[in-house]
Amino acid sequence: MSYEPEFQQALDEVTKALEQSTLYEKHPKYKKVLPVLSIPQKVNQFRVTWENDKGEQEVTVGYRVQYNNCIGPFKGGLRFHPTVNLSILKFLGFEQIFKNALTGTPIGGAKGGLCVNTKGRSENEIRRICNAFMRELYKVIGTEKESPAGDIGVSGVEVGYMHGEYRRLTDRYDSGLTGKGLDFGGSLIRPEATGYGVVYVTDAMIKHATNGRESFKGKRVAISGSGNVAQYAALKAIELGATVVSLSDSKGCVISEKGFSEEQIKNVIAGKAARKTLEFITSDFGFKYISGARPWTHCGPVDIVLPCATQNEVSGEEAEHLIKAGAKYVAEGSNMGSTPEAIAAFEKTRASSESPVWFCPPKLANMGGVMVSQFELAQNAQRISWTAEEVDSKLKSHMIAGLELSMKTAREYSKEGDKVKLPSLVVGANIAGFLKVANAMFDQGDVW
Ligand SMILES: NC(=O)c1ccc[n+]([C@@H]2O[C@H](COP(=O)([O-])OP(=O)(O)OC[C@H]3O[C@@H](n4cnc5c(N)ncnc54)[C@H](O)[C@@H]3O)[C@@H](O)[C@H]2O)c1
Repeated sequence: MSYEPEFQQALDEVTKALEQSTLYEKHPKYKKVLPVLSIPQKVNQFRVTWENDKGEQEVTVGYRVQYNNCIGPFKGGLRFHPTVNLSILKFLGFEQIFKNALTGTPIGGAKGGLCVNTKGRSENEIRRICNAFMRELYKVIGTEKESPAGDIGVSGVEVGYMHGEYRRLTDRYDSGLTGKGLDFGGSLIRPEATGYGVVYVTDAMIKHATNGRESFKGKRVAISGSGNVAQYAALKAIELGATVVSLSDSKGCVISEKGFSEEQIKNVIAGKAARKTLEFITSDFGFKYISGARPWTHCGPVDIVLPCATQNEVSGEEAEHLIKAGAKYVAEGSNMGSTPEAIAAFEKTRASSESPVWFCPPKLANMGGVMVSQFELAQNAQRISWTAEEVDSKLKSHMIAGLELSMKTAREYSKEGDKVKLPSLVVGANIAGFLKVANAMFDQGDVW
């Protein structure tokens, strides 16, 4: 399956985590599950055409990968990006199965998107693209069946247009889309949820590692990306007393030795909403923009690393560099942010080092987004709105619960015993998510 490299990478990570544990020795029946689970229940692939502002027809391919709905309706984001293809959406949908299971709520895994570059397009074109995409997507979604949300290139603006087109096409309100505007069924804290969740789980790791003596306060934090996840991770880290020293986009990175202020991050949010690049925004504040570079080898001494841009954005060499620069906690806001070599570099410190790196994989680290999407659906079902404090406190407690479950599961199934100070969260998060889905598949006759 090398023609689907991103999907293969995601599958390899889960396969390795299961094989390296005692799970198959203790319960051989689980060996039957991955060959079934690794094939999506259904892949929807369709033509999407619209008229651009010059009056020309444009055409591209849209997808919805409905991976597994054994524990609940399909749920997962939509990505609009020129790199979107089946391999990327299968990797994201596969990841989503385990992540959704880890939230402790009944949601299945899916992912979808459109191979399109939306940068530089007018608001009218964006609306036409969203409408055209929904003219096919509406056939497979709906609250009881399927519940899409945002991802790279899909913010509240796109979600609003798509929900509207669903409503016009069906005369119904049950698109299941989450990340909607607050006036029409959105949840408070949904835009912030993924970034805040990454920080909450990292804070919980710090407290575990230091017996509650330390927190984000006074820590130096390197962040990549400058989109939804990066922005709110940065704001929460600053609120908790940390210094955020980097941001980036697909063209380069910006470093601030003294740290960005809350106002500067808010300016990035406004600029991004107006579809400006990070380079333009940084020149307003006089920051140095390093073209074509990722932040990891430019950010200086750091305690915490939060990759929040895209897949495979930390290489093995960059991971080694970060470890030497003092990184103790890594939590992936982006899906598959670290390459296998980077994960190996972080993970090997657990055996050899006095102060191991806590590496939190994306299934656990960025599950706050889908968690609050689920809260949005719960509020919609009851036609009520929870307060920001209510949502935020539920988000925090679920992130901490996810970490506790992953640590407990890692200890239960690890072959490492007392040889390491810290259990592998990669093993723990993968097995905890896997077990829930696998048991549901046996119980419902998907595997026997
Ligand atoms: N939005 C969510 O709720 C959510 C939930 C879970 C996981 N994620 C993951 O978080 C990551 C970021 O998503 P987002 O919602 O913030 O998207 P976004 O579109 O708001 O931001 C994406 C950011 O990544 C940067 N980027 C894109 N391609 C890049 C590349 N090739 N190299 C470097 N930077 C690149 C963009 O410049 C931008 O800053 C993705 O991996 C996504 O799958 C998002």
